[in-house]
Amino acid sequence: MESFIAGLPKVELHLHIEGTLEPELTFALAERNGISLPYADVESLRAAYNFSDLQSFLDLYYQGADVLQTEQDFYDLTWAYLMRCRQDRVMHTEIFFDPQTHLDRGIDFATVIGGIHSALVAGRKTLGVSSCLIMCFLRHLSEESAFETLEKSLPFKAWIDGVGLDSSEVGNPPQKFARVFAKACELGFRVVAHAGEEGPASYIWDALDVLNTERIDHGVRCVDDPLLVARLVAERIPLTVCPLSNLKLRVFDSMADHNILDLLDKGVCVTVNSDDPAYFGGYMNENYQALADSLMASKEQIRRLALNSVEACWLPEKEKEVLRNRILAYV
Ligand code: HPA
Ligand SMILES: [Zn+2]
Repeated sequence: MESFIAGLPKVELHLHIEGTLEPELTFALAERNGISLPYADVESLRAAYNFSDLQSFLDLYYQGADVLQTEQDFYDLTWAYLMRCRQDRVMHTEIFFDPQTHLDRGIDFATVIGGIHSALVAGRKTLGVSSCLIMCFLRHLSEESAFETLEKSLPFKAWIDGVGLDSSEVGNPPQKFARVFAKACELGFRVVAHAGEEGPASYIWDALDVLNTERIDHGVRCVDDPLLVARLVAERIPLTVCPLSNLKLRVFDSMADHNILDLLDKGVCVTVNSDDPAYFGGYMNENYQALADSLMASKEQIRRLALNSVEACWLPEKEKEVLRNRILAYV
């Protein structure tokens, strides 16, 4: 099974580029930028990756981003992730970035997106990994801050495929950003949002009906509402599920309790993704492998999950067809 998963062509749809910052790169960038870290070494930083919930992770994740200062830093971060894509046979990836995390530290929008975009272009050309870029608004910040960020992104609009919503979910419902998302839609951005990770099923309804999202990031709490599950099935609304993330942030007590295969068998368009792989202990192959190890996922279930990601991605239909055929032909 391990070699089947390793060789399977894959698509990733839920990946925060800041969440790919490995402790080794954190230390290298800290040294390059003359920043001192509150950890003695790589091992003690990695040892701190012990989370009780989403917020305990976010506190460390935002602190970790401090070492990202220059365009080259953002390039190196993105490039390291794309090398991992090639290693894991990820053919296409749709990545999130969090501009507010950097703007609030005095880093220009151009610095952040310049580095990420250049690496994505190089990844396409030299690694054969295609990509889309999704700008996320931090939901713990204000509507006003989100509007300012949207405004700052406009000179770079050609490099951004969509907008998303992440950070602390509970207490920050989709409604808070209804007007920003309406504006983003009007400007031609595609729309996704994190919902139903820690927050209730009602946030998933609201992401769909108030924000007009075409996919839901996480969405695993949909099972609390059978009517919602029926809608997800009927409309083939994709969920970008992140198994190792859910385990690390204690959304499920154990991987054996994860509901992704139940949702798959009910006909929901569930997909497998790594979220913040440097913090959660695994990239794409490890996320698929966890389903094989703990949920006894079969090769055909793994293949269906990979095909769902092709269906849910934003590539043109012709390129989807090529990927779909490669996955179907793979043995
Ligand atoms: O899984 C997540 N949920 C919410 N915000 C995030 N920011 C990075 N990862 C996540
Ligand atoms: Zn996420």
